[in-house]
Amino acid sequence: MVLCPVIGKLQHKHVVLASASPRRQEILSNAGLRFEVVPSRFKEKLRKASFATPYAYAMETAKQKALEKDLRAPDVVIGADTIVVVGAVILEKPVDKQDAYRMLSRLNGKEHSVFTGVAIVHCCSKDGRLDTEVSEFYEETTVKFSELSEELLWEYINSGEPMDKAGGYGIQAQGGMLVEYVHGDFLNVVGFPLNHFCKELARLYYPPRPEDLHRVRHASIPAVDTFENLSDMEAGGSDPGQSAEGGRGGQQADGDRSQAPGAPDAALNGADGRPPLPAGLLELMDGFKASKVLFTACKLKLFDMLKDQGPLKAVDIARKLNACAGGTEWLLDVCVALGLLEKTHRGYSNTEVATLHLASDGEHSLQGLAEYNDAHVWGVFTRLGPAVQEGADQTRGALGVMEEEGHLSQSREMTLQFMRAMHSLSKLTAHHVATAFDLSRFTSACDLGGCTGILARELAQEYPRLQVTVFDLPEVTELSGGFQRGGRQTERIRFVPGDFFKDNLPEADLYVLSRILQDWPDDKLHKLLSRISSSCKPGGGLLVAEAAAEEKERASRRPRLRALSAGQPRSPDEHRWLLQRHGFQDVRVARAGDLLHVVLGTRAVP
Ligand SMILES: C[S@@+](CC[C@H](N)C(=O)[O-])C[C@H]1O[C@@H](n2cnc3c(N)ncnc32)[C@H](O)[C@@H]1O
Repeated sequence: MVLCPVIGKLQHKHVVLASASPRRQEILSNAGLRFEVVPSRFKEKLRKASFATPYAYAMETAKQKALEKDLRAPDVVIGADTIVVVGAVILEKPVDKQDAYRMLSRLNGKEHSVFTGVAIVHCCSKDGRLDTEVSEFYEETTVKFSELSEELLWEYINSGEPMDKAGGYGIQAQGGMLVEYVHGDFLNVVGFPLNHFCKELARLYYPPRPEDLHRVRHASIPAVDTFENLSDMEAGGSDPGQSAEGGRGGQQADGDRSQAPGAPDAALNGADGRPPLPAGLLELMDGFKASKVLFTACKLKLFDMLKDQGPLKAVDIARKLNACAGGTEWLLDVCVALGLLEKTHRGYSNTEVATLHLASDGEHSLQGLAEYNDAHVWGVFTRLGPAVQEGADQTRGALGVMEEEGHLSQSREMTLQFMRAMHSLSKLTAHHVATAFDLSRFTSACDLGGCTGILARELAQEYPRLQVTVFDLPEVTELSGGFQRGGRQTERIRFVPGDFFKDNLPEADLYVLSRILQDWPDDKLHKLLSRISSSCKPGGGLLVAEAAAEEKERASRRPRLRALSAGQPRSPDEHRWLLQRHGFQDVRVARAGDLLHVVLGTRAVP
């Protein structure tokens, strides 16, 4: 049987399925997999808002479930998490009948996506230590519900079926009657994407042979992607633990698919030999349009209006914006398609993600970042062609943000826009940075380039003894007042204007550099670190926070794109080496949430 080799690779391993779902168990045992069921105790309580995409949330939950096991060292643990996403809202299992009703009403008559995140954890014991390697992926299926009456919805809810199912329905049972069509893997909606799982096993256990590698280079399609064609003999199968390349980790940490857009489809050519629609590629070509729609809606303060006054009809929105009714409706409908707005018979309203992140006054608002991307980063990227040809430094060349040391060659309005963008980003990361290490031994800290003081605030809140100085260029500290919210810890925060390349640094026993080093070339970076090292007393500390840039992340989509305008990120090891070179010892590295890594060193006696 041609399908056997992939599943057969797990035949002699102790496999644990970290899931109580009878549907997942049935799918896997029907496929011939032998496994032990050890349901995970991991509570599904990750903060959804902290994930850039719903599938990133599902993959992280799957991973946490698989890693949570009290590992009496099985060889492999499989974790999975299925979520239903409508608009930008994630639906999990309903807690009661009313909740089930809310979910099913949201799905009624509409298309939604079902995502399953899957984590395959390989475990091995070395010197009494348990090492784990995680491979993760997700699958998306589109499902459309028919228009259903209230009566039918309640009849279904009263059947009891919705209660333990993501989105409040089970497609394999009575819930199947609600569904008009399904695009994609049906089993994914049931709870486990078996086809993708087998492909992942094939990728893990059958790394490409050297003679196949030219195919990888030319077509960006892994040589072994159609697991159906495998046999142990011809594929020269190996254990993923033994493969140097092509083994685990092809799925990148932030959920980017490892193949080129359209590649998985291209591998599954139609019977007539013509390539299928390269949907991923077309989406990529349209990516800039989607960004511009988002930026335009933010600029028009659409999300603010709908947060306060929604739902509103298109004509009323157009009137309030003093804009053309037809053009406004066009923009609104695109926002609905992008999951930023919802449309009902009462009009348009924000989705949860829009209210949380795109209205300007929210604690978690990213409006400043959208505004900055629109006003500046967009322009940088329109000059990408010449920059590639001439090797120009994108940010400096195109924007002239920092012409000389310590001078922002930009208008007050541009400085404010830049500060709003930093403020938005910092709100996402400051808590993770402040708590990545225990900093309670320090009584004074100086945040160099601390901008609007978000990190200073978080540090003061977390460590009640700490006095914090925010040190930044005069044109920045002058405007920082507009970003302060008040509160008791602000008494322990002060803003000092200055240039960290020229002026004396304020005294402190902890110096902080958050997202500073990546902006500077090596000569400037050494100058700054050497100045900090001279100011820091023995026993004092230096905390550096920078964009997460472990090797596999450096190759993934988001950091790669960012590097085009913000410079190549340095890895944790490079930062460790830099601190050691400048007289800091006991250098430790930690992860600070999804976006940053943090490095802490202690000033040695010179
Ligand atoms: C990328 S932002 C990082 C802001 C903040 N630390 C954060 O993590 O969000 C860089 C900051 O460094 C400041 N900066 C740039 N050059 C500086 C200099 N020579 N002296 C002091 N601050 C400087 C900028 O004004 C800006 O606030």
